[in-house]
Amino acid sequence: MSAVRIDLAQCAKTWPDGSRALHPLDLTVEGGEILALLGPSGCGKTTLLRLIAGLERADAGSAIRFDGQDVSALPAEARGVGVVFQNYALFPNMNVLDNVAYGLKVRGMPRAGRDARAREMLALVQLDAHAARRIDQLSGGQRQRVALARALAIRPRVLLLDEPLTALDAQLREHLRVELAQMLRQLGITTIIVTHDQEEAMMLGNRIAVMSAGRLEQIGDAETIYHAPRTPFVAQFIGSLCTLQGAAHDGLLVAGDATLRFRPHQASLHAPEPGALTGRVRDRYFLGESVRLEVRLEDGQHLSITAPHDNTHQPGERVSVRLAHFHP
Ligand SMILES: Nc1ncnc2c1ncn2[C@@H]1O[C@H](COP(=O)(O)OP(=O)(O)OP(=O)(O)O)[C@@H](O)[C@H]1O
Repeated sequence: MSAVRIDLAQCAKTWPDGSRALHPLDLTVEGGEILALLGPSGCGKTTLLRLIAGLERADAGSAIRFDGQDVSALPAEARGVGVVFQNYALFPNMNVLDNVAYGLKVRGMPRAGRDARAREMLALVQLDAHAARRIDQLSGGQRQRVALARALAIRPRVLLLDEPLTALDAQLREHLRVELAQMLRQLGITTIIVTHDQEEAMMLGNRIAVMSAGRLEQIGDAETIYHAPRTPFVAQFIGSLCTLQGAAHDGLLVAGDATLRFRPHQASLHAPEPGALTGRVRDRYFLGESVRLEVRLEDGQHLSITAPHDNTHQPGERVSVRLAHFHP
């Protein structure tokens, strides 16, 4: 069975109190694609996922299609969607195997078949040795993998993951992120993964959809979104953005009244050059792989840049600034 393509057309959600979680949006997720939905808290990511899952009803006039078929009227169970939420939602009174087999039981699969399938899924997430354990005997990362195995057991046409790694501590999250990225690519199931973590979105998604206040701001691969943000919101949300009043002459920062926007690593410090807007290094923070330098310019503006780890500028030094590849 080939992977399902998802089309949303004028998909919107208004709450009973009249507030809008989603303004009408169009979005296509290609068959087998992994799309990361990224945006700040409250921007409507979870709502969009719940509409696709069938856990929430979209406004009249919205269309949600799987391979061209409108599924808007189908209940969640009939959509063939595997869902993993942030808080796992596992059944604490069942063991690991029964948790994973649950969806198959509900669908009427006989015991032998569903246990075999559940074991296969547990092997995939490397938890086959824990099949008989209770959920409360598992670590957070293991529970997360059980939740994923359970979602995959039903052979979903579409996989929806809502902040699947958020509840985990930083180190485990990083580790599982790499594992999850590899697993999702292997599976080839059309997947939408909600996250507010840009690095997670960049690692997991083939494309990233950036949302803000119920609207889709931009959709594209990580490099396009980083290098060619279409709106100031996207530029600020993905990576860091510096803003200065000035002008750039052959890359040299001089006095002026244009607004210059650039990434912290696109600026570099040099010995003062004739005509340049100069400043002084105020602080230097060694961060291991990079050095962060805080600069106060002679006109009172402040600049924070990132330099390679072997940078040697020191506080008190007078400098001029060069900008490379910045967005004018
Ligand atoms: N059942 C509901 N009734 C009314 N408003 C709701 C309901 N559920 C969510 N909202 C509101 O809809 C907006 C979008 O919420 P949503 O959960 O989709 O955001 P999110 O981007 O997933 O945020 P987070 O990252 O914090 O989970 C928010 O303003 C939220 O308060």
